[in-house]
Amino acid sequence: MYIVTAEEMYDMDHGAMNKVGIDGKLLMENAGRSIAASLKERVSKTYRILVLAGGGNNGGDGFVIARTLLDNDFDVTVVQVVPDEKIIGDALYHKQLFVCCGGNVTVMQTVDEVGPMISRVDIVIDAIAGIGMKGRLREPLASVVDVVNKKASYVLSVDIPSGLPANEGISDFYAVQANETLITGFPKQSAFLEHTAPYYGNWQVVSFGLPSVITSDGAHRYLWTEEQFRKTIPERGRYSHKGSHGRGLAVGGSAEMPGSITMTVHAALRTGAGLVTAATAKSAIPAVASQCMEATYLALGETNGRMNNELPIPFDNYDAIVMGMGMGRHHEARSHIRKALEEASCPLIVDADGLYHLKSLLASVKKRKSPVVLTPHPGEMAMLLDKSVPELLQKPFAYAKMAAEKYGVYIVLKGPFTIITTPDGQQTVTTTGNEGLAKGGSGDVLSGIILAMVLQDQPIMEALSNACFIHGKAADMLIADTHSVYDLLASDLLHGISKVYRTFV
Ligand SMILES: NC(=O)C1=CN([C@@H]2O[C@H](COP(=O)(O)OP(=O)(O)OC[C@H]3O[C@@H](n4cnc5c(N)ncnc54)[C@H](O)[C@@H]3O)[C@@H](O)[C@H]2O)[C@@H](O)CC1
Ligand SMILES: Nc1ncnc2c1ncn2[C@@H]1O[C@H](COP(=O)(O)OP(=O)(O)O)[C@@H](O)[C@H]1O
Ligand SMILES: [K+]
Repeated sequence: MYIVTAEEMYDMDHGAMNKVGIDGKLLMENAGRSIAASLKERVSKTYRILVLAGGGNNGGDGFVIARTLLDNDFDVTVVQVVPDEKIIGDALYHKQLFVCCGGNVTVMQTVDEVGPMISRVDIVIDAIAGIGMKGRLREPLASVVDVVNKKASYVLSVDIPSGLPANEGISDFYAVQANETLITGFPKQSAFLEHTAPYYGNWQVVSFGLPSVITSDGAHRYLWTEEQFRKTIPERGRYSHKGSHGRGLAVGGSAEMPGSITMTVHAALRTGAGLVTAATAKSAIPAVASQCMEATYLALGETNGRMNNELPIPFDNYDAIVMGMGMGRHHEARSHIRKALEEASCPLIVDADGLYHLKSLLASVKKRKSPVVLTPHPGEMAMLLDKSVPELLQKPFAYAKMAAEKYGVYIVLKGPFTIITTPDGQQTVTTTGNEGLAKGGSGDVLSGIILAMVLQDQPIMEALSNACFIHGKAADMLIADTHSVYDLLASDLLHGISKVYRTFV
């Protein structure tokens, strides 16, 4: 499923109308009917429903919803929040159908009269504005939204909460806070941004009958769903052996921080890697080995418990490498990253402290022939790009795409919505995971899962998307079952991985 900007959604709408020849009135009918059908299934006819209809096609959807509900004996009225001359085209057509079917439309004269109407009903359907919004909502609509936010007991937004931008990069808005949003067509970018996503409430996508021959030229962004995970997860052959599932190397950890690499290695093994070696400061090995018996070890020279560069790492012995977790920010550690970039001919995943070192090595990254995967959280991504975190989070899709294309790398930009970008700018988003993951060590587990997935036989983009799906889903299943968002530990995720496999594969 695509994730779109407003412009990309309009392009597809126009394609359906101009290339296929579907009338806009029909698309509006489909959109409204899909939403009404969803309501009919779960809303009691004793509920009072008020549709707030604005002047664009979003308002038009509102008239279709009202007519369909009225026809099904629901108690529904419409308040038109713009003057009559603003209702034009397809929306006017559907308004007339509603009126001819016995529907009642009140044209709002002053904002004051809307408050008592909202207080009287059980559900407000917000069809005030859709993706055609330009700039901050003007008066009197901003005040109508204010009344909705203060008085409505339950708000269902049509396509997008009114006033909210569809695209990333916009921070000046005033919007409806919806309880739920039924998105028509495809989810918009703002459903995946930390500063706009909460306005949607729970959301679902409903169809407005866009034919599948209509594809997007611009939206190279996709939601990575359970269905995709099930379809793409590599099968484990009955006659496979440990070598079939890859030989992985994890470089990191220190005597002071043995936990990070332990979790990475353990997670890689639990996810399905054939063989995993941990390369770490010599004195850290007993601590790591006591927690993970299945791994093998490569003792690195050390100074005060932190790896130095006395002993080289045989990077060419592995099928994929992950580096950085707990390795430290001292210059000897940096030289391992530099060497790996030069010598490793397999996929190289760089995380945590490794990203810090990588910043000064970005020129060599571009020269590498084998894939490089960076797994920054927003703080690390902002550091790599010399931006502030708020700046980055305003436009994470654009910044990730720009950096992935510029340096020729895969980027896993982690967060509640993890955005995965390929060197040619394709993006997927995973939405699994919860705030139980907001704890030290969650990223180390993800690195291990990524290592294991990259070792399996599948395109890197799928490997990364599946890894992020598993990581978040493991947390979700633990929270649903045995844990809470407070007590979940990164090491608990290792059991969560088993739950994910047993449920979905
Ligand atoms: N092809 C179609 O006809 C379809 C349309 N759909 C619906 O149509 C919507 C898009 O329709 P439109 O392009 O008409 O956009 P809107 O429904 O968002 O309408 C824009 C209206 O808001 C006004 N406006 C813009 N910026 C404003 C501001 N800052 N303050 C106050 N008023 C402002 C404009 O003058 C215009 O009247 C989608 O969100 C969706 O709900 C979908 O149902 C799918 C099919
Ligand atoms: N609130 C949240 N909701 C969903 N996922 C989260 C949340 N907070 C963190 N995560 C996930 O947890 C991981 C944290 O990674 P990172 O910040 O590198 O942790 P650390 O370096 O402490 O191990 C990422 O995969 C991120 O997507
Ligand atoms: K809306």
